[in-house]
Amino acid sequence: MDEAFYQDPEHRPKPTVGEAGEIPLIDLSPLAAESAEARQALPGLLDQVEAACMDWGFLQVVNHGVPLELLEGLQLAAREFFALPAEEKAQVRRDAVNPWGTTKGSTRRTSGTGKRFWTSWCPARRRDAGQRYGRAVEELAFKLLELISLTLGLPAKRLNEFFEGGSPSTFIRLNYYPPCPAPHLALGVGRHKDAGALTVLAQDDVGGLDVKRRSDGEWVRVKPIPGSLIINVGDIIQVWSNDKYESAEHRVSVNSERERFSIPFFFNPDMSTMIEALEELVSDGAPRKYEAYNWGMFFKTRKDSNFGKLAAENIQIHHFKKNTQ
Ligand SMILES: O=C(O)CCC(=O)C(=O)O
Ligand SMILES: [Fe+2]
Repeated sequence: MDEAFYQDPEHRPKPTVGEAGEIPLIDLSPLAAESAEARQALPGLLDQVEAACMDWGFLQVVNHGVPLELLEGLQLAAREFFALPAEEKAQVRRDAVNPWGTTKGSTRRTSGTGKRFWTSWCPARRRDAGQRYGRAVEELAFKLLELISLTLGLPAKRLNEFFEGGSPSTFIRLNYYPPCPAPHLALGVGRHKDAGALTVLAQDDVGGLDVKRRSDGEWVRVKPIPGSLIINVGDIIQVWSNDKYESAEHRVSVNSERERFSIPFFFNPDMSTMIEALEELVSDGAPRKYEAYNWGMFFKTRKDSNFGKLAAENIQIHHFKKNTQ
């Protein structure tokens, strides 16, 4: 195995703390139900969402309303794509401007150190199974956005306006992690935070996603739960909420036995959006913690370097942090 995949010792995956179902598991059925009884479950649901966003920045949801057959259709398409011979995958190139464009199987690199990650990925195309799945997940993402808005003490649809406009930037990616001959030395994806608003992730039954626990900095493996989806808060919600909800650091470990597939849906605002703390949440006593920044500029800068990583040269929200102390 190419030594470029060997991570520096401090980044190598140490055994994670058990697979305990520690990431909060939230049942979203009260959102779908019409009955008064189910509606009464809503305040409890808001409390759960608020606690999960504060304690973890991660949650898992069940009864989320996304038809599983749509997810399975896209999972099948991903399997078929990554099973193609390398030459065929290389022929379909990603369009640098349009993340929904065509596809390309590529290997991620850490641009800072030249270390490589043990994965291939491609964006889902608009016209394939990705589109139907994408529409269903987008509906879920808006419901989650409304819940989050309510937990911030704001009207349910307060954040929706940021997702309207002529330059959408939401996209789906297909990730593939082949079995790795030296999983103790490599990583599928290095530690990072997602830059957008929310990520809705479908993982298969193999497992490998590790979340950094806030209380002690330990990496906790997210247990695969059939039919569930994983939600994580991205940097934009951190800024909108003025640090009430922090985006969580995560990474992907690999294994020597089984290939793994995952499908993140990155729910992002319109490119034209200026990102800053919501005015209802700031006051003289609680000033904005970040300078406003343009999402389209941030997104393009991140994509032109190498997405995802906490590498020094990559654009990060802390570059916009104000000196308030
Ligand atoms: O494969 C996973 O479980 C997560 C991948 C991820 O964090 C990402 O693509 O941003
Ligand atoms: Fe991520």
